[in-house]
Amino acid sequence: MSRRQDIQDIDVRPITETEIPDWIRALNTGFLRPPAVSEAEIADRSSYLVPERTLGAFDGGRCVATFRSFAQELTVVGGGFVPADAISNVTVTSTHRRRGLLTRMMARDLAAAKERGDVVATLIAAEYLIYGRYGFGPATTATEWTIEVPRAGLDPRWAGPDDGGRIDLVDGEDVRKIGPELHERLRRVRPGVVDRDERWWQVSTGVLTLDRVAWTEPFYAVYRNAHGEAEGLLTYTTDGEWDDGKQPLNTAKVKDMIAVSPAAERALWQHVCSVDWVTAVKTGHRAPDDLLPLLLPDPRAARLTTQADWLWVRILDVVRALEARTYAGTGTLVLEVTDPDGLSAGRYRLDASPDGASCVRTTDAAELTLGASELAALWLGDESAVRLAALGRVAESRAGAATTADALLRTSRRPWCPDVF
Ligand SMILES: CC(=O)SCCNC(=O)CCNC(=O)[C@H](O)C(C)(C)COP(=O)(O)OP(=O)(O)OC[C@H]1O[C@@H](n2cnc3c(N)ncnc32)[C@H](O)[C@@H]1OP(=O)(O)O
Repeated sequence: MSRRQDIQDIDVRPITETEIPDWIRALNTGFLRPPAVSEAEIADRSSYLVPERTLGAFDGGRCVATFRSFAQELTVVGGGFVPADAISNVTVTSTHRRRGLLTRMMARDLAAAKERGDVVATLIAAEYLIYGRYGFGPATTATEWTIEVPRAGLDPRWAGPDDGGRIDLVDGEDVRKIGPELHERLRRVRPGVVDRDERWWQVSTGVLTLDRVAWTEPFYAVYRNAHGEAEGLLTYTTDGEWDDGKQPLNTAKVKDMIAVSPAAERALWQHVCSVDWVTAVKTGHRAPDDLLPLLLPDPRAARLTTQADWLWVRILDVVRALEARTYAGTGTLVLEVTDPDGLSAGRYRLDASPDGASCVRTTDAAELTLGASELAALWLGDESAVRLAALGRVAESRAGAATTADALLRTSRRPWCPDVF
């Protein structure tokens, strides 16, 4: 019997409540964390796991693979939300790898998501090569800079914003009041942002501490505009480093920075770069076109330390995905979407204009042929169809169709997903 046939005897199914501890052990094993399972972790995970969307694979009663999904809202271009099937906690124990268990769990979850009416599925990929085969494409990019503050050319006399706004340091309790509303405003404007629940704010302010994540109380800085309205929140820690010559060498690590106005964004970056003793700032994952490097008099002081794919999207409903977003230009494009899994395959005509868009199935001649994965990479505007055509990953049957796609789909600012899930 081949290993693939042999694996068919393994039961892939939603877990029961009593199986949660065994499922957590398998999850920790797959993520190379100590496989011990504490009562605190069982209580915490039990509080949010949705058993019917939490899959396990069981071999002789032992959990050997994990997978879960949950309801999420993803912001599209123009600020609308689409319902997403957010996938997380994907592991297959090393003894059972490469025998099709992930493929079985994924097929089951995506079919259920499509049936439920989710427009897309989303995930943050551990490795680039895993998810393209399931029709996911990289839809946002995460960028991190390390700023060498003394070289940035910032005015050392800076003492706060000069636009009538102000910056205050606040504590976690304030953040739990201000943060959710600010984030709600952010996700109404920024494509790629996903919703945050109350637990997110509890974990990020230390109300809920997790065994697997060391907690250090961070600094929280809030920017308020001239009318006293909060428009930005910056969360950072520092490491207390000094050199042998008694020179301060602290690195500030930004854990989260959300801003709903450019003034707030500029002021908060300036703030963290102006803290005495801080000589380096690690920015955390930002949009690739963040204001930051150009905000510095010497942008070269911001060294690029990470530039990688971040949020991956799998389009489940092409019509609703393309109609949910807005378009700055006017045009028509006939797309032939290939999808071996059959979830989104078909020919679609997109008629887009700044007044709205319609997308319908069509028998018109295809102008651009592309896979589900490529469509996902183009959908939020982060990737270029012309570039994918040059790579041979989309095919034009009308000369210039890729240029039309770029004119319609690309955006002046790039999408960004600040969260990991
Ligand atoms: C959203 C998230 O949670 S991201 C976290 C993902 N998890 C991890 O990275 C933890 C460590 N890795 C694992 O647990 C497993 O190796 C997984 C989950 C990545 C893959 O599970 P498997 O059951 O081995 O995958 P499965 O056998 O279904 O593989 C399907 C195909 O993907 C390929 N594949 C699977 N993982 C990888 C990988 N890491 N790199 C390249 N190819 C891969 C397989 O070779 C196979 O290809 P084929 O169909 O051409 O033969």
